[in-house]
Amino acid sequence: MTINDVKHVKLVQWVNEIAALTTPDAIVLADGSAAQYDELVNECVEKGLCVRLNEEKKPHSVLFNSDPSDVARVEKRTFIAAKTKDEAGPTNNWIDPVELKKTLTGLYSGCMKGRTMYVIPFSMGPLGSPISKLGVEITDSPYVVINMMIMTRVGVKVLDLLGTDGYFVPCLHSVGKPLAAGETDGGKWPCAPMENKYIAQFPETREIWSFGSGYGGNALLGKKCLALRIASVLARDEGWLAEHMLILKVTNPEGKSRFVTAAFPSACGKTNLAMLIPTIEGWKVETVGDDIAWMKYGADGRLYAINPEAGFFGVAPGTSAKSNKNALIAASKNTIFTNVALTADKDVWWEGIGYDAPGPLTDWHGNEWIQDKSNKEQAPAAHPNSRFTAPANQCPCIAPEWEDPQGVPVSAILFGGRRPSTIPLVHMARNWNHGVFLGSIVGSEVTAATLDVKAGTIRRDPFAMLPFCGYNMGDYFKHWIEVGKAGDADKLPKIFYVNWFRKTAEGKWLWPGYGDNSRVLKWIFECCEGTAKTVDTPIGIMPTVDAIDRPADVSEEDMKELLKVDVDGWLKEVEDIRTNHYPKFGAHLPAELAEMLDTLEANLKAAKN
Ligand SMILES: Nc1nc2c(ncn2[C@@H]2O[C@H](COP(=O)(O)OP(=O)(O)OP(=O)(O)O)[C@@H](O)[C@H]2O)c(=O)[nH]1
Ligand SMILES: O=C([O-])CC(=O)C(=O)O
Ligand SMILES: [Mn+2]
Repeated sequence: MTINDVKHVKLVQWVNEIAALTTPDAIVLADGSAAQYDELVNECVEKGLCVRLNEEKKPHSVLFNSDPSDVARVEKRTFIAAKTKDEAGPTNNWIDPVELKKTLTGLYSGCMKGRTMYVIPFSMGPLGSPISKLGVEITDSPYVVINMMIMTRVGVKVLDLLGTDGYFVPCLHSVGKPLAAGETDGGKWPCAPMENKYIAQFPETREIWSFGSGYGGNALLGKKCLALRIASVLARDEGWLAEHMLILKVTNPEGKSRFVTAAFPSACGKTNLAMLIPTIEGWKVETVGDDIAWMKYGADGRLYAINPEAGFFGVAPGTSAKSNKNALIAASKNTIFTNVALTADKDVWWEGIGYDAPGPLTDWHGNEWIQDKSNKEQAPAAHPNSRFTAPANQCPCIAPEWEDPQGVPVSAILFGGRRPSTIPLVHMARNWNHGVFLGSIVGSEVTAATLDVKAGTIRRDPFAMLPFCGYNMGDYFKHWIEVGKAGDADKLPKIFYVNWFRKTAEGKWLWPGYGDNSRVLKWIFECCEGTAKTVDTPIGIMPTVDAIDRPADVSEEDMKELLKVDVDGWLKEVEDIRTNHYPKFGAHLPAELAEMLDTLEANLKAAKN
């Protein structure tokens, strides 16, 4: 099937309009076939844009190195172009949509010269699921096409669902680097300079216009742009939730299963928790999704979640046989690597892969790199935000329900982030609104997953949605409260706040994390069953010190520290929320949350006296 066979009137019109604006040399339909995937990969290999990996070690896999300026999402260049600044809210960058469209139309003009324009029909969610949404991405990047083929369901089947007039979200993308006659990329990753990069969402018209970046969430428009920024607006209007959450299935030794979702900011452990191998006897964890969850009420009044994606775009560094064996197996074939290091025999390597570099490497810049363990300052061989794009069905612990069009019923929702102090290992909200309060105050150390905020500093990242909420975050809090009201209190998921990232005064991890997080999942499971050992505290409901099975390498004293209510630390937290965080939302802040903050402060003060 070619672009000329497309029967959808509006799609054909839109493709023609964009082609007239961007003037590509050719237009190709992404039909979703394995043959087309291979053809595109071959082209990229021939043009020197990627390296084919060792067929025995990493079958059917390639490695791309991006431009050093184009290695992560760029939040300063990400815009919510709502009609008014107030609708975009205090946490989003805003430009008037009319003005932004004018600027971008100028940039798009002739921007695909010398390139092929690809038209990618895709489905976020299982094909035909009542929760799924269809989109079409136009892009001039073959890298985007092959990544979208792994991350979403692409091609002719989507066109069949669209028919002649079905609804799709139009997603326009260009790397923003037209080629003059005879010019080539010369093996270099094409992108535009920072000041010309725009990741633009138009929430009223549900459109996405992305220009100048080829990387991750900036360019694979089904992911953060559609499945979170645009979907959060749809979810608000239609009464459901579009969230930056993993979905996992946990089964106890008696064979009873429950589903859990968890929102942690970028590079804070979603993929790892979703694929965890429990260190406690008889427990099992399986994966439904590792990054995004869409949740809607089912006919039985429970919240059901689907994973709108079909692959994993996972952080490579730190992924080892010890920390996340399942991710390594998922990415052992048919995988696209970006910005990791290359070994002499064309395998991949990264910091924290679990073994030393096997001889000299080619680092992500394309330079020779020889490991020097005596040099703590040595620049890494793999970029800290280097990633693997791997099909979800290659994950050995993928849950059988992962493509169920109805989704899976959610028992527990977790919030968390990187907090070296104050926040205990786990606590449970007293009720839904208290859980919304906990989501609204999440803070985390910034990671390498975003380019323009200094890594390591703590910032508030409500619901791990700070870079992904498509409208006013204060209204988003309100929406969460409304969703709770629409449900039946005893059918709603219980809400928890977890923190795997507590450190000692010497900067060592207080909690081993990874597989040992199953011990916390067990307590959460027991809370859902009503059998957990709990204690009421000023901040919420917590495990008694003996309620959580203690790992061998955690002392009783450390456990007490992990489960302590740090009254003074929390009072500082309250102060920061009261003076720096909540005032940003002005009249958009729900009264329920302001009350929760007062109650928390009163509880803490009472505990102090
Ligand atoms: N100390 C500690 N580190 C962890 C834990 N879980 C994950 N990490 C590290 O955190 C980093 C990011 O983990 P991921 O699971 O890829 O994070 P993510 O939330 O899926 O990230 P995005 O894909 O950016 O949304 C990796 O370097 C992990 O090794 C944990 O329980 N403890
Ligand atoms: O969107 C991306 O580039 C990667 C990702 O999952 C995140 O940053 O949360
Ligand atoms: Mn993510």
